[in-house]
Amino acid sequence: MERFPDAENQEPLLSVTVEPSPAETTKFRVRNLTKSSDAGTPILHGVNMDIPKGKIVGIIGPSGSGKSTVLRALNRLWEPPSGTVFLDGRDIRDLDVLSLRRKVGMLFQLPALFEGTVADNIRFGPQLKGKKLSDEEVHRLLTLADLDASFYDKRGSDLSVGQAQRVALARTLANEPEVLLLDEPTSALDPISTQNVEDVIMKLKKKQGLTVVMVSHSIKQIQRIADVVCLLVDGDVVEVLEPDRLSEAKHPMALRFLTLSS
Ligand SMILES: Nc1ncnc2c1ncn2[C@@H]1O[C@H](COP(=O)(O)OP(=O)(O)OP(=O)(O)O)[C@@H](O)[C@H]1O
Repeated sequence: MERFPDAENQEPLLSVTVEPSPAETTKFRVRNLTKSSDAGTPILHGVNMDIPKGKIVGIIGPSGSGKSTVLRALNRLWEPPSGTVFLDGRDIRDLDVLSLRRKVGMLFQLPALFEGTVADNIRFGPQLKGKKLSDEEVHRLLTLADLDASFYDKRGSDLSVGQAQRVALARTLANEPEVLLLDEPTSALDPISTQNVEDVIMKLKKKQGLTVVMVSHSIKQIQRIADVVCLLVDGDVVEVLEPDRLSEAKHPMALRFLTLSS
């Protein structure tokens, strides 16, 4: 009988290092994203950014530097030029805009709840797809957003801003997003509500592998929760740093902003 060599003990003929493709580790890729106002004033000057899957990316920078504009491009609240924003390797301009917005949920500074109860709000998104969430599913989402069962029947108009923000979060999570875009989601909240929202965001990242992009004016907040920080100055990403190494920023305006903000 012919004997074959034991494959496990063979030296490899050719050693190949397999690098993961960018699509496997990068959720969003932004390349040369530009925008000008209707009057022709440049707002974004060719922004480049990689948003790693399952991480929290903080975007900070001076007022008017373009933070919200970048964030809003990621779910096409304005239309970025083709070939500039990619989700899982696909140009977002080639995706159906409604399914993009289900995958990429967004929370704003002030929550805007619809008429009706908290449960009605949470059921809204899935209902648009013809799916009726069960009571158990609504309660699971309430728990996820750190709201107890008593909120189920409450009316949106009876809630504090902090509670309403967590309902808005639960409503967004009902769409089972893969990415959460947060535009200063705690700037209208007191420190306790802020901590509650931060805790929920970190829990979602840890337990569900959610990718989060968060614009914040609070450097301390970004240092508490972000894995990586992008510093935007005058429509450009001028630094990408780990949150505990912000003092290593070299760009003069970024450094000035960080010094004055801390
Ligand atoms: N649709 C628009 N038309 C004209 N100008 C715009 C438009 N959207 C944004 N801008 C301008 O672009 C610049 C960047 O705005 P943006 O809101 O993205 O900045 P920001 O960094 O988020 O600011 P802030 O920290 O104050 O919220 C600002 O000068 C703003 O006035």
